[in-house]
This record gives sequence, C-alpha cells and structure tokens, in this order.
Amino acid sequence: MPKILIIDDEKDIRNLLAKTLELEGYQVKTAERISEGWTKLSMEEFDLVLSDVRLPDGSGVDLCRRIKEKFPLLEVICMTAFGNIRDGIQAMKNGAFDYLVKGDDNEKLIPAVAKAIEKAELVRRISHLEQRLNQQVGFDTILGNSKEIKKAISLAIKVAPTDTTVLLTGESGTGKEVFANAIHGASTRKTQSFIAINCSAFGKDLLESELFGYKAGAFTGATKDKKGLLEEAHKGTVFLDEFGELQGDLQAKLLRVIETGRFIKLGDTKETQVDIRIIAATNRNLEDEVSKGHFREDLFYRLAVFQIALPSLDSRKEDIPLLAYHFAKRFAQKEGLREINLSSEYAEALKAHRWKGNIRELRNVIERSVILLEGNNLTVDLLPVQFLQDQPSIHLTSWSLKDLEKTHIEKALAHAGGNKTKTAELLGIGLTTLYRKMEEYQLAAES
Ligand SMILES: Nc1ncnc2c1ncn2[C@@H]1O[C@H](COP(=O)(O)OP(=O)(O)OP(=O)(O)O)[C@@H](O)[C@H]1O
Repeated sequence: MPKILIIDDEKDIRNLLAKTLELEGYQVKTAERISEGWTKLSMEEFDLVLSDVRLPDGSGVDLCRRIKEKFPLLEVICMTAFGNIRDGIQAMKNGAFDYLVKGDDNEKLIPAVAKAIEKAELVRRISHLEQRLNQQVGFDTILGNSKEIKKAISLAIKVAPTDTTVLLTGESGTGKEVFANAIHGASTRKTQSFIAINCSAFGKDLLESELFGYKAGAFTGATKDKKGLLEEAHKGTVFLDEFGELQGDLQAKLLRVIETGRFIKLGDTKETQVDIRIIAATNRNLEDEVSKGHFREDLFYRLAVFQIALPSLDSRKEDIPLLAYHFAKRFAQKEGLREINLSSEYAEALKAHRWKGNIRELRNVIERSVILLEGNNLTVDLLPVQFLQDQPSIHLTSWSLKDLEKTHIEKALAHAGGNKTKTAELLGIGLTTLYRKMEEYQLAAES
C-alpha cells in the first residue's frame, strides 16, 4: 500500500487530508512540523510527502530540496496558500512533483497524488531492476572480508576472463551459484546467456534430453526436434549445479563436450558443435566419489584444473555481522523500513550458531527476524527458539568432570565466536587460565 507523509501545522487540514487519502486506500502518517517529518522520513520509507509551505520551523520549499537530495526516489507535493503561486513554482524548481493551492478540492488533490505515487512506484521499480542487473554481474556483491572468502574471490576474478572450465566446491548455501554468476558476468561472454541447471532435479533420461536435446522421433512423445540447454547457451556459460549427481554415461558425454564442444543429440546421427564455457558445482567430495568408482577419474581431473573451494559460513564467522547487516538492510527495505540495527547480542548469537545451511540459512533467519521486528533494532528474541539452545549440547558420554569442563569451555568459545577475552569473561576465569585449559584440552579458538 503506497505510503504518504503529510506535514502541516494546521490540525484540521492535516486530519482532513489524512482521512481523504486513507479513504483512497493510501497509508497515511502525519507530522506537525519539519523536524518531526524529517525524523519519520529517516525511519520509514514513504512514496510521497504532502507538505505545507509555511511551517513553524521552516519552509516547505526548502524542505523539498533537502528531501530530493537525501531521498531522490521520494516525490513531494507542496501546498501553497491562495495567492502564493510563486512558492509553488519555486517548490517545483526544487524538485517537487507538483503544487496544490490550499483549499483546492479533492478533484485536484486526488489525481495529483495518484500521479505522484505512480511516478514514485515507477522510479522505484526501475531502480530495483537496475540494482538487480548490477547484482547479477560483478564480484562486489560477494560479501566478506575473511581471508577464506577473499582467496576464493581472487581465484574467481583471475579465471573469469578465460574460457577455462571451473569447478566450484562447497557445502550447500555457500554461494556457488552466486560465484558462477559473477564469473560469467566478468567474462567476455557476459552479454550472452547464462544457463543454470540443477543436475539433481531430473531423472537421468530427462536430464539427458534437457542438456543435449533430441530429434523428432527419438522416443515416444518426441514429436519435434528440441534444442538442449547446451545448444541454447551457445556462446554463453552453462552452470551445472550438483554436478556430482551425474550418472555414468552422461559423465562421458559431458567430458566430450568439455574437450571438444561436440555431442550427439538423442536420435541424431550427426554431431552438434557448441561454444560454451562450463562452470560445474558440487557439494560432494568428488575425490571420494572417484575412489568409490561413482565418478569418472578423467572427468574429475578435467574439472579439477581450476577448482575454487567456497568456505563454509562457520569457517568465516567474522563475516557473519557484515552479511547479516546486508540481508537485514535488504529485507528492511522490502518492509519499508529505512533504518535497521543489529544489537550486539543478536550479532553474537548469530556468530555462535552452527550454520549447517550456510549463507542461505543466515538469509532466512534474518528475513524471519525482520518480519517479526517492531521498531528498528534486531534483538535476540527475534531469533528462532533453537538459537537459545544453540550451544553444542552436552551428551553425557562420560561422567568425568574434566570432560564436562572441556565441553563447557567449547560452548563458551562458540558463544563468544572464538574471542578468548570474552570467553574468559563468560567463564569467570582469567585469560591465562583459559589458555592453559585450552592447551590442556587441545581446543582450537574457533571450536
Ligand atoms: N557472498 C555472498 N554475499 C551475499 N549473498 C550471498 C553470498 N553467497 C551466497 N549468497 C546468498 O546465499 C544464498 C545461497 O547461495 P547459492 O544459491 O549461490 O548457494 P549454493 O552454494 O549454490 O547452494 P546449493 O549448493 O544448495 O545450490 C543465495 O540467496 C545467495 O544470494
């Protein structure tokens, strides 16, 4: 629902305008003076400001300029007193969408508001699309300052402009598709298609026809020729997700595509030639799969020429606050909130969590918190209940006091995100004692 802020010091006019616009289906907030209006604008996202020109703490005409400087997507309509058209014209010079003369009836007010809102929505949509477009390319959307993620980014930047096949490995949700997209976006193929296919989402036969296509009559139901995704991606990039799921003869067929760019469609007699770059991803340990005989060794070596291992979120906990803030801002924007903060306890609780679902899980947890949020501050009570019992639970496999102490120190270390000074404080012991005990129990700081 579009949101309007009315700034007017005359109570009757303010209330009348608010009622009229609410009846038109808008969400309306009001302010008596500029300072109050400015606070509301800084906290929440509006589509339109309807402001009086003469206000107790300043001029609506100047306010209009300030608004357009700070919130360029926000539209402003000024309301001038009868006989003071010059104010209205100046407001429009300062970026106002329109001006109304006080006392104008609803026949003028309502269409002017509707047009301004329509423009605000259009501009916002374009700006979102631009943002998304920029997000699809470039490595700057891959967030993180840890050395683990920086190493992966620098490898990806190096390989991007080449045509080399890339193997991305990492647990589910670590950003393999995000990386594949960024590599494509930084390659010479960036203006061509990027086609992603999840190999685990299809049965073997369907996957084969999806990838390679078929000729009419190749099997019952194949009434006409169909291009496969490899052909659709000609001159572009193909991202094969969950590549480790590929079955034996498809592995052989793909190896040939990687080496020669050639393959035979189902039911065809001649070869099809494509020019594609392949980026493959897997969350399996392909070396293990090779040794078990599940994955072809020659294909593995062909892919492993350029392997980028994406770090799990738990191995780069220092990046959690940055990522969390990024997602919080994104979801807050969606909810129409301008400001969002993460309380330090909230950030600490995120760091203490074991992120089995990696960045995807983090994103979902933040989305949930923002939906539940009242106000602008993310606090621990907005986290799912399991976060409260998040510390590694004590499984009493031993009654020894030493084992219990070891587990307890592990819990505290995890809660403090590996920070030893904090851990010592939590445990109520000195830092030297903590170091001694960590050495005694052979505990790493990250545990
Ligand atoms: N470094 C990053 N910065 C910001 N967002 C990220 C980053 N990496 C991943 N994401 C986000 O995390 C989510 C999961 O990423 P993605 O789908 O690329 O993971 P994946 O490793 O391909 O997962 P799967 O193995 O399950 O297919 C997406 O919403 C993505 O936008």
